[in-house]
Amino acid sequence: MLVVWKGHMLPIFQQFLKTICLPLVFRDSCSSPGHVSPSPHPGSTSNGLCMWFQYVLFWPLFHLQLAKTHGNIYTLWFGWTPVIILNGYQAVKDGMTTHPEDVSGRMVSPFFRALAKGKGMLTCGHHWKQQRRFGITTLRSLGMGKKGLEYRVQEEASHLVEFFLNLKGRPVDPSFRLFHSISNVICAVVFGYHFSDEDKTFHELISATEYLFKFLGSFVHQLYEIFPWLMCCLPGPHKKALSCYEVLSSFARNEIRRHVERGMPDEPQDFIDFYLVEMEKYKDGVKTKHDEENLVYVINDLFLGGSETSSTTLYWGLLFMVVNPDIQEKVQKELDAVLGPSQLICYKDRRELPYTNAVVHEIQRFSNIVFVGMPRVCVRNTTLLGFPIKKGTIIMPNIASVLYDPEQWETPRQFNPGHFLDKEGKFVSREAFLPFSAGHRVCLGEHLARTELFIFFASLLRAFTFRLPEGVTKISTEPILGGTLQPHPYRLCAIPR
Ligand code: HEM
Repeated sequence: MLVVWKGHMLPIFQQFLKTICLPLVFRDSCSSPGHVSPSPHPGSTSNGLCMWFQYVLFWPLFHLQLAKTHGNIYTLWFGWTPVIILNGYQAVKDGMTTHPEDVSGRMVSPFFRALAKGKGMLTCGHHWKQQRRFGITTLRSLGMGKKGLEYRVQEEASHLVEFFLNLKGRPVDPSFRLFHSISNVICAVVFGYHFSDEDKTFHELISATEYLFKFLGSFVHQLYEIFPWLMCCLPGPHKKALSCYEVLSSFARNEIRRHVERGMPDEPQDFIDFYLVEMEKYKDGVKTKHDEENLVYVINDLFLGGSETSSTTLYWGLLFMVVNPDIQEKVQKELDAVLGPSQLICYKDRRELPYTNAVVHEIQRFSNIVFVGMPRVCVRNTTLLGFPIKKGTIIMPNIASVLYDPEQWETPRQFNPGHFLDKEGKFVSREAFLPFSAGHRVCLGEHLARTELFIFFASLLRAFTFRLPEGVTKISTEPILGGTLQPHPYRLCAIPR
């Protein structure tokens, strides 16, 4: 019999924060976010305390309780820094979309400043708008044509199927391999090629990315945000995290060099080509906003933003299939009825596969990998849900509270694909499905991520039945806190169908 182990509810350090630190944090919490006076200086958003106490915010249940007392928008004071928490679907949606531009700033914490000098798209940068707009249009352009994004995704999905086939049902922890395949999609898009399984450089890039994400969930990272002047003089994992980022940056620099040396083809082939063309356009007369240094950080944003997120979601997805064999079987029946055994799976096929599509959505909802979302900063004085808010105030849209909002989901704390199906079994989109957030800085890779999740998931389930290795009867579905919410490492067997 399969027992779903619900052990350690929270990592130990979260407990520590809860019991020891909370009384220090909640100097004042009030039902009116208008209490954010005295207003912080705009520059105070880089206050390391905010980053540290994000850990407290990372406890979504806690916020649901606070929301019961204080409403769906309230202020938490972290030392001298007010942070406005938006809780539940309505507050997050209204907060992010009513005056989207006003809440479009990002926080550049000391660690992120040390990593990327506040450049690129993910952090902030002086020209984030141009970089972001460029990123979106370029991904769209790359999406078109015969060898567009979908083709890249299909290619990587079929390599992944081959990998599992070669294992012949032997147990494996699929985490690394999922990461490998998803990162290869980004490599193909950005660099114009993908890496072979054995490529040492690729392994280095993946290890560096994994280390960085792990570090972002660590206590030492929080210490760095509070005492950057001290930490930058001390040895420790933060030094390794910074050097991991440098591994990514120097690879990006080499790739840019390679592109420049090979010269521009008639048609730009990949993201770097598009960027280099853009740099030329802006050269004469007008101050250039696209330069090689910024390109390095943009590449890193795409690599970091686009690898760990989708692969972690798929890692959760396979785990949910292992613990819900009935749901897995239903998906397979639908895939068998609609698709041929070797038919190339396209994103548009989701329209004929409502149950599979619903399961993919439910995987994203239930795994809730980004949990509280990425902090935003008000770029001017504004109003948020009717409350006056000062420029520089930090806003946290609590994504977990949307994806688990009891007013929006029938069984928020249960894995239930029915959330996305009507009575006739047709797929229904739900407004409260906001894993990519909303508003001006909504995830830039949303379309790519959705395409990846659908094609990878459908390709894997058409080819295999996933189950636990012989003799394993317990598996945890509790998350581990890192840069994203991760499952505990697990092994499974992919049995060819
Ligand atoms: C399951 C997959 C993914 C999830 C759940 C996810 C989620 C998110 C969320 C919640 C944000 C913050 C948005 C906000 O503040 O409103 C974000 C930002 C971002 N994501 Fe994703 N993401 C995913 C995949 C991707 C992929 C594949 C890429 C790369 C192509 C990507 C690139 C980015 C970038 C560059 C940003 C920063 C945008 C900005 O600051 O303007 N993400 N993502």
